[in-house]
Amino acid sequence: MTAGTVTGAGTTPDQLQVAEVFGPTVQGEGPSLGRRAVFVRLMRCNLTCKRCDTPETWDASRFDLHARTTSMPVPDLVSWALAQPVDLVVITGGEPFIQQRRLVPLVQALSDAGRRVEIETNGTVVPLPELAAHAWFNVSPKVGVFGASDPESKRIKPAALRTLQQTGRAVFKFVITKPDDLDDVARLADEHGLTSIWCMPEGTTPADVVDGPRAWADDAIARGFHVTTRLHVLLWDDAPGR
Ligand SMILES: Nc1nc2[nH]cc(C(=O)O)c2c(=O)[nH]1
Ligand code: SF4
Ligand SMILES: [Mg+2]
Repeated sequence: MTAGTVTGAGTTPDQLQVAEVFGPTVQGEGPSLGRRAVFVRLMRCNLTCKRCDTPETWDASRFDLHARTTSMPVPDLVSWALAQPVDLVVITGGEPFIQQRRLVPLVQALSDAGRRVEIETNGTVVPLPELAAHAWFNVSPKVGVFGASDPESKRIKPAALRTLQQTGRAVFKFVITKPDDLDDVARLADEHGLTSIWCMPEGTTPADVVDGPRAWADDAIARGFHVTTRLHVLLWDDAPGR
């Protein structure tokens, strides 16, 4: 199923603004790397990263967001995900937490059915307790040149980071553009008590994804951080729907 139709109706409380649903594929990033998964990508973001790889979910200056939005009832999303023969459902964006109240029934239904639900988030929004009880969080605060288009006060929200850490269900997955970014990662981990740190290359080509970590992986390991690649980029060059 591809979410690409123009919807005339306004979004009602039980509908989510969806950019695309896809899979089965594999989770390409983080602690579940390589696991079979399906994806729900949501529209909108509260940050404006210039190097974002999914600007079509939020950048109205470059994309017709209305045309790219499908308002999908939560029960339809639940039915679609449960019809897929995979244990893992990844909710990403954009920034999924912008719609977190409407995510609760989706996450709850999938979790009740035995699925593992991972939410990819930029870590700027405090999660609702109902989400924290059922989902796992891959939290990517933006640092260095990657985060440069938004002020730190907008990108780094201590209460959100603290609450996510306290759920015991969050890893913190930082996009590394330059080796120096590890200093920012270490500072944030220290300031906010983040315990499970993952470093991931920036890049939408296999060459970027391989060359980047060659410059910083040893340093990351020495600092006690985990390293993840972007497997879907290595396999499929960041093709849409993978
Ligand atoms: N295969 C695959 N894994 C992913 N993990 C996080 C993704 C994302 O776009 O947030 C992503 C994605 O777009 N594709
Ligand atoms: S937070 Fe993520 S989705 Fe939002 S602009 Fe930055 S990279 Fe893109
Ligand atoms: Mg992606």
